Amino acid sequence: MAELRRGGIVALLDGQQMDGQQMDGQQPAHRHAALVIAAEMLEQPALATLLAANNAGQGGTGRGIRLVVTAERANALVRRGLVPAPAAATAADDSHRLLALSGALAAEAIRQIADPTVEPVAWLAAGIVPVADVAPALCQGAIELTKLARLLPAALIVLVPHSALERWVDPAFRLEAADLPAFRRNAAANLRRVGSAPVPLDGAESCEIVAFRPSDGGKEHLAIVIGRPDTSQPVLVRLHSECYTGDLLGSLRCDCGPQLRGAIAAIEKAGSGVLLYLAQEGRGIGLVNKLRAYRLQDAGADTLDANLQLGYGADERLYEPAAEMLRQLGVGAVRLLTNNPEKVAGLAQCGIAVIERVPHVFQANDHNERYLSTKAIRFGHMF
Ligand SMILES: Nc1nc2c(ncn2[C@@H]2O[C@H](COP(=O)(O)OP(=O)(O)OP(=O)(O)O)[C@@H](O)[C@H]2O)c(=O)[nH]1
Ligand SMILES: [Zn+2]
Repeated sequence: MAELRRGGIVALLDGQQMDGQQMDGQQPAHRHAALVIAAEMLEQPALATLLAANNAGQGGTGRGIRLVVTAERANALVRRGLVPAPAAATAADDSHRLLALSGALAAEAIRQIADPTVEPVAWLAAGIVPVADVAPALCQGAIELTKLARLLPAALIVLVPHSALERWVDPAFRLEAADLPAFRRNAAANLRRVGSAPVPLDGAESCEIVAFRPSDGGKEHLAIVIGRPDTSQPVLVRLHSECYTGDLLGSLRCDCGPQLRGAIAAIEKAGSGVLLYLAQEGRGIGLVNKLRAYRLQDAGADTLDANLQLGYGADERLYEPAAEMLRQLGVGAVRLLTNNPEKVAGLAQCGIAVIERVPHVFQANDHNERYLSTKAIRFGHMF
């Protein structure tokens, strides 16, 4: 992930397929792997490297550079006339679309194609053609990688023979596409308790903060344990997804600040409980994408559609980290402070008994009224 976030190349291998065909009877040396760069991080030198890797004279396939984007993003580009509509046959998989890029496009132009918050310049239209000549597993894998890195879901792909891989990619940055779903699940489930300390809070002086680190090296989740919860009984618990803008800065665009402080006050009043402060900023899309989503909301989309326009799901949060933290704290049954039915279902699915839902509603303001009504109407929040 760090390599993608710094604009480097990673290689995706597809054990099942070769050039979109079964590899039966083919020599492994003839199989192709995808060199992948996150479109958002593309700079001119990395683009030059991809062009060189593609060059048949240097052992490449000579097929050209591909950009894989989500279907949502591709449709928006088609609507704007920047990309011709794909023939039905090119949509090999409904979740993504593959575009062939002219070698003349500059890195900046390619970054613009990936980003729904910038107005692409007209000349982008030249040299982008829908195609379907990379195995769907590699395309989906490339999109999944960019999402795991919390970048815009768009990636450049160049196919190279396996025999040429070592020339372009460090062995540490090679992955099997088929391993990605398990990677995401395992990173969520494998948490190590890495540090803890008493931290008296204003309004909850008996408090200990316990940090849990995911196995993919991602950002730590925190358990804020108030009082001494009796784990033989259902514990009052709040799952709070990190919100830098609301929690720290007091942003009025959401209800996170009052919900955070309100949860600490409610748990203190009840005598004990746990607040999980989850590193799932922006419903799991990350802070930068949340800022982009705000911009799309200012242009008319609601909070759900803005995520879709970015190419993310409406809510990308997994509940396995929360369930695992509770298990490691000895908590098996909870009274959950939330208005979100997904949180109740998600936690229960991960093996924690949700004995009761405790409403967690705060006063709306002029800036978050629309956000809250979208939560009620489209996400089913119970206010
Ligand atoms: N993508 C996106 N995320 C947002 C937006 N506004 C707030 N968020 C994030 O949404 C999350 C809100 O999390 P919570 O308050 O824990 O959850 P909830 O789904 O509102 O459910 P409750 O338990 O009822 O509060 C935080 O991570 C915020 O950063 C937005 O417009 N777009
Ligand atoms: Zn917020």
